[in-house]
Order: sequence, then structure tokens, then C-alpha cells
Amino acid sequence: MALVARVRALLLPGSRLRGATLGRAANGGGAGARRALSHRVLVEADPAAGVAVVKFRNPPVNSLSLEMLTELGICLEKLENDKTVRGIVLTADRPGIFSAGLDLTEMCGRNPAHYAEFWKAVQELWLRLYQSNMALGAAINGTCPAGGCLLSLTCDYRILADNPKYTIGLNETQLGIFAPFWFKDTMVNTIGHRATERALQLGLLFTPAEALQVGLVDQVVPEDQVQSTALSVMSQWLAIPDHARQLTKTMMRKATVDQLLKHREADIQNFVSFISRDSIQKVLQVYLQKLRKKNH
Ligand SMILES: CCCC/C=C/CC(=O)SCCNC(=O)CCNC(=O)[C@H](O)C(C)(C)COP(=O)(O)OP(=O)(O)OC[C@H]1O[C@@H](n2cnc3c(N)ncnc32)[C@H](O)[C@@H]1OP(=O)(O)O
Repeated sequence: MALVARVRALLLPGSRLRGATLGRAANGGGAGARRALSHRVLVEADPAAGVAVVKFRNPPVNSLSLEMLTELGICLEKLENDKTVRGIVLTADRPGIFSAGLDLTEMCGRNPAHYAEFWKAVQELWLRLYQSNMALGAAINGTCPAGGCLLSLTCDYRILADNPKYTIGLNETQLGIFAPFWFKDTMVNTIGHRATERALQLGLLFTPAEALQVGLVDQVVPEDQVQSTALSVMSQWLAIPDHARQLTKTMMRKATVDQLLKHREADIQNFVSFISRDSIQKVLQVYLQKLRKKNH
């Protein structure tokens, strides 16, 4: 289902998004600050600074479910059409977990049509973020595996909280699955080929010190300074004339984007056939059960 159709489905009677204030509401914050809210995404915009902070709030772990992907997509589209916004900082509404990555329940025990719809939504969000004309920063205030790491890698810079519990990386192989080529390319563009090959084969989750050393993040700062640092770095990015920064960003990312655009359908088919395998379903079920058992 395309974004528009998924949005309609979310707005059907009974949907939890129905009645949510996706538009902006005037309220407190700094002078002129505005807040907008959907169920899973909170936007705090500061038009004077030209920056919006987009906060994930999809408890318990900010996983990227189909609904979360859709709401984030809507929210980003609105911001892209808002002339007062030139930069976005992505962060978690509550510290602890930036995002646990793709929602595993979307990839387990469903039918091929669902897998295809889910994967298309993952592609759409990546394309929207990676091609965004806005300056994007990630204020990583929690642990950041797999799809969470991918989100942060679409940004122009990453600030990570200095907490050894907060690890970051594409750990797919540890689950018995693998990072598709465009996840890999996004990481290669950030840390280079050799470091990516090692990180992906071993499914490494880096501590803040390791992430800084390998170049996966640009700065590691005390936990209570992640957002303020991300905002102050944003002002450097916004000091550059938009057209010059945007042309440069497009030039740097075009080849990677074109690869996915060219192979989009095949990538969906590959995902569906891989994830539908009995052996892969078994591996994912075992992983999910392990996660759930911890709590019961
Ligand atoms: C070709 C294939 C390509 C596919 C690519 C996939 C990329 C991905 O993103 S796959 C997802 C990878 N993510 C992970 O490996 C992270 C898994 N989660 C964790 O390690 C921990 O949950 C985390 C460290 C994030 C947080 O730990 P805790 O604070 O201790 O929380 P819990 O582990 O107790 O989790 C609470 C609750 O959430 C459920 N959960 C966790 N992660 C996910 C997820 N990614 N998707 C769906 N659900 C998730 C977990 O099972 C718990 O559920 P309940 O016990 O039922 O409450």
C-alpha cells in the first residue's frame, strides 16, 4: 500500500491515529515554539531557529512498526513542506532507547503481501530521509541497533550519549538475517568499506567510545547534553546557504539512492522470499521469544 493509502487506513474509524493533532498547535516552549503530535511522533518546532526536533515515542522500544514508519513519513513530509523548517533533529522522546530497529513482529508469522507492504514502507522512509533537502541530525539518547542505526545513518551528523549501555550498529547477522545492500551502502558512506565489512559480518554493536573511533558517530557527549549539542551543531550546518549544502548532499548521495531506485522491486521480492523462509521465520521467532522471556 502506498503512503497515501496507509495514511487513509490509519485514519479509519477505530484507528489510534484518528483525531491526533498532526497539524501544528500553538503552545509553550521557546518564543514562537510550536508542538505537533501524532501518536508515535512528537514534533517541537522552533521557527526562529528554522529547526524541528522530531521525537520518537513508540513504547516500549521505539520499534519501527508499519504504523510508526507511516507516522514518521507523514511528519517528515509535513516538515519538508514547511518553509520555516530547514533542519531536523531526530531523537527519542524518552532517553534509554533511540529505536530498537525494525519491528520484528512485522516480519514474523505474516503473509507475503504484508512483508512486501512493510518493506516498501522501510524503503520509503529511507528514501525520504536520505534524500532530504533539510539538514538532518541525530541526537542518539539511547541504544540504537539495526534499523535504529540505519535511521541515524541517514542523518548528516550523529551525536551519541556517553553511556556504555547505549550501543549502536547494524547487528542483523547476530539475529541470523542480513543487512540489505542499501543498509550496507549507507554505512559504507559513513565509515568506509573495510570497517563496514567487519561491522556487518560480525553484527557489531559499538559502545560510544568505539563508535566515535570508527566514525559511526561524530561526537559523544554527556547524556544530558545530547539534544543541546545536536542543536548547536545544527546551527553550523544551517549557516551554509541551503542551495549549496543541498547540491553537495545530493551529489554525495545520488549513486547510493539511484541503486535502490533502480532495484526497488527486486529488493522487495528478495526481502519477501528471504523472510518467508521457514528457517528464517524460526530464527526470528526464537529471537523474539528470548526478548520476551526476559520479562515473564
Ligand atoms: C533481510 C532482512 C533485513 C531486515 C533487517 C532488519 C533490521 C532490524 O532492525 S531487525 C531488529 C533488530 N533489533 C534488535 O536486535 C533489538 C532487539 N531488542 C533489544 O535488544 C532490546 O529490546 C533493547 C536493548 C532495544 C531494549 O531492552 P529492554 O529495555 O530490556 O527491553 P526489552 O528487551 O524487555 O523489550 C521490551 C519489549 O519490546 C519487545 N521488542 C524489543 N525489540 C523489539 C523489536 N525490534 N521489534 C519488536 N518488538 C521488540 C520485546 O520483545 C519486549 O516485548 P514484551 O516482553 O512482550 O514486552
